[in-house]
Formats: sequence, C-alpha cells, structure tokens
Amino acid sequence: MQDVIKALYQVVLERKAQPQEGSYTCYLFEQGVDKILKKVGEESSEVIIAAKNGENHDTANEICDLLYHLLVLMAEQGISVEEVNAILEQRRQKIGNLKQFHQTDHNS
Ligand SMILES: N=c1c2ncn([C@@H]3O[C@H](COP(=O)(O)OP(=O)(O)OP(=O)(O)O)[C@@H](O)[C@H]3O)c2ncn1[C@@H]1O[C@H](COP(=O)(O)O)[C@@H](O)[C@H]1O
Repeated sequence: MQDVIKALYQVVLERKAQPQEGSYTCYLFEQGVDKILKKVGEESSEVIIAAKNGENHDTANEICDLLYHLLVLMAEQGISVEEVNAILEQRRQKIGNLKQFHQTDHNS
C-alpha cells in the first residue's frame, strides 16, 4: 500500500507542478485549499456512512477517495509522504516500547 500511495503522491505533485487539461487534481489545486478541505470532509463522511452500512467493498472504495484527497491536501500544504511515514514509525516504536515496559512492569 505504501508504494501505491507514494506513486499516487508523485502523480499529484506532478499535476501541481504541471497543470493538465481535464485533470481533476489540477481542478482541485485551482480551486484552492478550501475546496480541498471540503472534499476531505465529504469523503470522510462517505467513509463513515459506508462503514455503518457494513459494505466492506464500498467502504474500501470510499477510503481510497479519502486517501486521494488527503494526498492532494498534503501536496497543497507541502507535507511529504516521508514526513507522515516518519511520524507513524516514531509512534509505532514509542507505543511498542511503552507496551513492552508495562508488560515487564506487571510481570515483575
Ligand atoms: N485517485 C484518484 C481519485 N479518487 C477520486 N477522484 C475523483 O474525485 C472526484 C470525487 O467525486 P465527487 O462526485 O465527490 O466529486 P465531483 O462531483 O466529481 O466534483 P466536485 O464535487 O469536486 O466538484 C471524482 O471526479 C473522481 O474522479 C480521483 N481522481 C484522481 N485520482 C488519481 O489521480 C490521478 C490523476 O488524476 P487526474 O488529475 O484527473 O489526471 C489518477 O490517475 C488517479 O490515480
């Protein structure tokens, strides 16, 4: 999934640098941050509705729409995939260490 996200983010960055006719990504950049935020909000709601309906395939599709719009938001704000990755990795290690610490604490 990480490779696909990186590849999609590259396309989004390319669209930002080189506007193309008929590109939805370029349309979002032209409209600006408020439009991108509105789409992130809409797509989040659609994920919630699909999940409540219990249709996993629909939910997965809505998650893809949300991820795409989040990547557009990241590009608009100048946040790289590597930055998000690094934060997730730090949390994974920190929370993993904390769990280990509590387990050792309980067992001693
Ligand atoms: N992953 C996506 C992706 N997910 C969703 N969408 C678009 O997001 C839009 C969301 O649909 P909506 O009905 O909510 O919105 P709308 O009514 O079309 O438009 P507005 O509400 O924004 O006015 C649709 O037009 C989808 O085509 C995407 N558009 C592009 N991508 C990727 O971005 C790449 C570049 O696309 P272009 O920029 O269009 O060349 C593509 O190859 C894809 O990989």
